[in-house]
Amino acid sequence: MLKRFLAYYRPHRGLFLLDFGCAVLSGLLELGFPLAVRGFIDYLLPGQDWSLILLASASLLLIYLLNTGLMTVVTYWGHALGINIETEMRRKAFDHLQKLSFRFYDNQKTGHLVARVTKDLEEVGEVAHHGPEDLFIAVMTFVGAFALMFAVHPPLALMTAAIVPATAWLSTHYGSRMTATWQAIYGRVGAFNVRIEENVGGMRVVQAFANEDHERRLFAEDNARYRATKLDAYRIMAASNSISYLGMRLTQMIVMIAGSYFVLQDQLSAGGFVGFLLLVGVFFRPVEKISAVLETYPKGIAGFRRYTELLDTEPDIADAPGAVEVQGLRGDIRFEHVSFGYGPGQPVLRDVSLVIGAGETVAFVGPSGAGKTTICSLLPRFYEVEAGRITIDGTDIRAMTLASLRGQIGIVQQDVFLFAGSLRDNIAYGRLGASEAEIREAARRAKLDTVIAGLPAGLDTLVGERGVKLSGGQKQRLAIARIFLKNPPILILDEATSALDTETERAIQQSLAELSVGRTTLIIAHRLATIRDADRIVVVDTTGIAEQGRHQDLVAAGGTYRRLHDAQQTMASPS
Ligand SMILES: Nc1ncnc2c1ncn2[C@@H]1O[C@H](COP(=O)(O)OP(=O)(O)OP(=O)(O)O)[C@@H](O)[C@H]1O
Repeated sequence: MLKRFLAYYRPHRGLFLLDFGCAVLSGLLELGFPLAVRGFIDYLLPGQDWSLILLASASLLLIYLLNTGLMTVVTYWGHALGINIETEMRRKAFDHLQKLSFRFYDNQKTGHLVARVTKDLEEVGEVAHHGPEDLFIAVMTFVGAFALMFAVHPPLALMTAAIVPATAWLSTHYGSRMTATWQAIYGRVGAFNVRIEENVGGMRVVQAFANEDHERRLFAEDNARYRATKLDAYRIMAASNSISYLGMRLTQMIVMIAGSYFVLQDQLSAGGFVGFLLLVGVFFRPVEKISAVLETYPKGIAGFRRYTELLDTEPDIADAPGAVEVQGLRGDIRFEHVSFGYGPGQPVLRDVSLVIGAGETVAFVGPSGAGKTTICSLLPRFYEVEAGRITIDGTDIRAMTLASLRGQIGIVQQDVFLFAGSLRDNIAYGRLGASEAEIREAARRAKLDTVIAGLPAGLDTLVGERGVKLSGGQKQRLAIARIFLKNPPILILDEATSALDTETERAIQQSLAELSVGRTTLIIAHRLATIRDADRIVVVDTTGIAEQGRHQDLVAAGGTYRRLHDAQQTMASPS
């Protein structure tokens, strides 16, 4: 862990050395101050030479000014070092999130992940700045102050150092408890984020069910748990602060009494005594720091641990060595003895084989949960087949780079996800860098142009979070425009129109039909009326592919499709 953490300093060596050097110099100047006071009292005062006294004061002022400069550098550049490391870690974490597969996200809560990339790393950044510097300076001050105290008066120095074992105990005893507590606090913050995100994201559902009180209760429980864990942390902090304060003051009292005795015995000068007392203050500074360290370090360690956990999660779907970039595929798709399940012992597809010719439109129908969506999710490698293989134009999709494979497939889903930008941004997501003319042409082909013309801000209209300001039909059109712009040879249309009213559905079906011209199209459909004209209908049930053929042939065959067909006919005309 430590080695991994230190590796982040490597690119910022210069900044680290500047910060560290200034901090060390500043620490040394602080150490020198008590000695200057001793000299002042013991040598300058008895001489009663004002010119020397003023000269010494001016030198001291210079030293203070120098120290002020050093402290400014440490505060600014030290924190700059911390934020540089934090930024780099955040970039890495975000990059890694882009590589993790659907399977990873299936088992994650967004709020927890957000906390890992935000709050956790903020704490790590703090430690990155204060960590090595504080630790080194603490040790340097501790040892340096002791050496100087020993030089001034050895017995008194040993008496003061008696506090060291107690300090060591304090830091190990409370340190580990604090790390565990901060880890727990992070968990609580993650739970918070999840709760707030789900609540705000699902506010329409919350209010529609008038479940605000239920939500309040759940939140209050999380809030109470967070409070209790934070109180645990404060209890530990209070105990360690008070014990270290008491220990320090008791030692100071002993030094006062013993020091006075040695002065009266003429074993210690007045200047030596004052200087010694000041050195005791310096000696205790690292001890005082323990409480700050106890707060900062465990937070940072816990945050770094969670960060490394994330980075150590291997992406289960990645480019194979030697994977090739594909372009301009024809779209000849073959599933060869494909088996797949989401979890061990829960097979969804068993030995499925299917050939889809380039340019063919194939509709998947079947009971809910049979695996229609799953079949289509395997094609862009959102999930990996467990056995068998899928080829496009004769090449195994695992031999293609993920980005180029996915670049060849366009997906229109029922639940269109839009980003909280403008219509233009969302259409352009289909092909980043597309020109204005290309975006407008895509909008026209998706019949979104009349909608845009009616909006005061036109293409610059903001769609709201997840596109809340658009109607279902408008969102579908936008999703279609995006795919027109992307222009892939393969299409997956997942229940694209089932949530729309009949008229809008018909209009969108038309756009989809236009979109699928010349492309291999896989349609996941529930409403059989919309896929009657498909080149082929594949009926999926729990046993795999039950039957396939054209609409009339399947109706005539009297199998599963016929049953589904008849059931929907009955629903459509209940009389
Ligand atoms: N991400 C997932 N993790 C675990 N199990 C899943 C996941 N997605 C789907 N399943 C399960 O896999 C099975 C097939 O689901 P799939 O979505 O492919 O069915 P479907 O035929 O498309 O159903 P529907 O018509 O209801 O959309 C179901 O039992 C479902 O519960």
